[in-house]
Amino acid sequence: MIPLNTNLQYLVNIAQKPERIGIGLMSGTSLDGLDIALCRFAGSGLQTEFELLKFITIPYNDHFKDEVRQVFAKRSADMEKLCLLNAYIGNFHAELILQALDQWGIKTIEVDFIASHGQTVYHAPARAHGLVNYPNSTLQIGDGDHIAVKTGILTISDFRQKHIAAGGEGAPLALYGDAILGSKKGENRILLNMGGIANLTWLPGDDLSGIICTDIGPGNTLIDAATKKYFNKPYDEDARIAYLGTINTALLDALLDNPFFWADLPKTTGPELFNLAYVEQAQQRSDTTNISPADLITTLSAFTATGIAAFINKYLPGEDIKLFASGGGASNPFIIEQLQKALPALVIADTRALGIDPDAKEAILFALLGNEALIGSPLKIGDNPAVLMGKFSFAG
Ligand SMILES: Nc1ncnc2c1ncn2[C@@H]1O[C@H](COP(=O)(O)OP(=O)(O)OP(=O)(O)O)[C@@H](O)[C@H]1O
Ligand SMILES: CC(=O)N[C@H]1[C@@H]2OC[C@@H](O2)[C@@H](O)[C@@H]1O[C@H](C)C(=O)O
Repeated sequence: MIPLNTNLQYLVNIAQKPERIGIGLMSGTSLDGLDIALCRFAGSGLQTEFELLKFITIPYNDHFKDEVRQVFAKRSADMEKLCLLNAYIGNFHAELILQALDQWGIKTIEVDFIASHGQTVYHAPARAHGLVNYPNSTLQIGDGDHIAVKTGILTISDFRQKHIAAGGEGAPLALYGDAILGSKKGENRILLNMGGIANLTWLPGDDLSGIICTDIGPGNTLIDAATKKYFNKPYDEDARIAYLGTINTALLDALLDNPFFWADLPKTTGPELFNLAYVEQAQQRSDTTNISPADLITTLSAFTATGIAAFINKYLPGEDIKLFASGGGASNPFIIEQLQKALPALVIADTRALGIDPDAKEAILFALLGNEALIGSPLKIGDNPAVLMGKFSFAG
């Protein structure tokens, strides 16, 4: 028999281990920092046993954010910048991983794999680009080969392309992690993640084949953009500004008036649609260009909560449902209060109640998808693409 080369042998070895240690990386649409989750896995699929060993978010500095913003969600950008950033982000994420491991006192040899989301720079589902003959498309950069070579750790990356190839929009991938780690027989659950964009997974307690996982609309992206523009702060910490203003209902109605909100499920979106130009157009249509910056932040915060509540009232009405929030928006008390007000029958908690750190949830998801890529089988849940995702980059 022809011997396996060292890379294939490495894959066989880690696949045969009773447990694997993996790092999940998420760099989301908020561009706040790199989430790094060190996880232990045994088994795969619905039988996965999981433990979060360490978690850290390493904030991005302003220089890095400005660099990424030159291409982020832009219809036209400098191709050289895009090309440079692909390699630069891979290298930079590798440096941050090494820094985190050093801080935790863990050697690279102890880590079996890294699962890296990369940085989304453009998301273009067919429904949004509307071009005949072009498929759903999405682009994440920060190449896995750079991470693998610099850290010396097998890296799995670029998870979203396979989802698209198999008929999806490339997102939300939360479905797989939520079904595996967040579902419970006999309990109707909504797992709501509010990052830059809000997305939700419906996990019916009787039969998981009824699962729904979809983006809903903006999470924090508009609040962040307006807070930066009018208050020169990266975000509205603890909703301090939102509590100063009042909700402008004319503007709120205009913000909610977009075909995305009545498009078929599942649907995905991003800052390509929900950006400051979207807000300005809604202000013009509703004759509210003169409202105070505080009223604007309050209304944008209410927009996030109202969009989510309207979705739940339309698709998931019912009494016996628990909602578990995660992502940075779970730390925004104004949004949580507005949600509870609009959904009085719902029990709202955050994912800590499920043993999942709300800030770490998406990084854990990618670690879990990495574990699936190594030892799982394609998971058929509802109508969603049953595929193993991720591309392998070897250190040598
Ligand atoms: N204490 C807080 N008060 C208000 N908002 C907060 C707080 N902490 C975090 N946030 C919000 O959460 C955002 C970061 O959320 P998160 O890290 O979940 O987003 P992301 O992963 O980048 O986005 P996505 O999931 O859409 O890719 C911040 O930009 C901020 O708007
Ligand atoms: C294209 C892209 O990066 N989408 C993100 C984004 O951030 C939240 C929402 O929009 C979600 O659809 C997705 O991320 C999560 C991790 C997902 O795929 O489940």
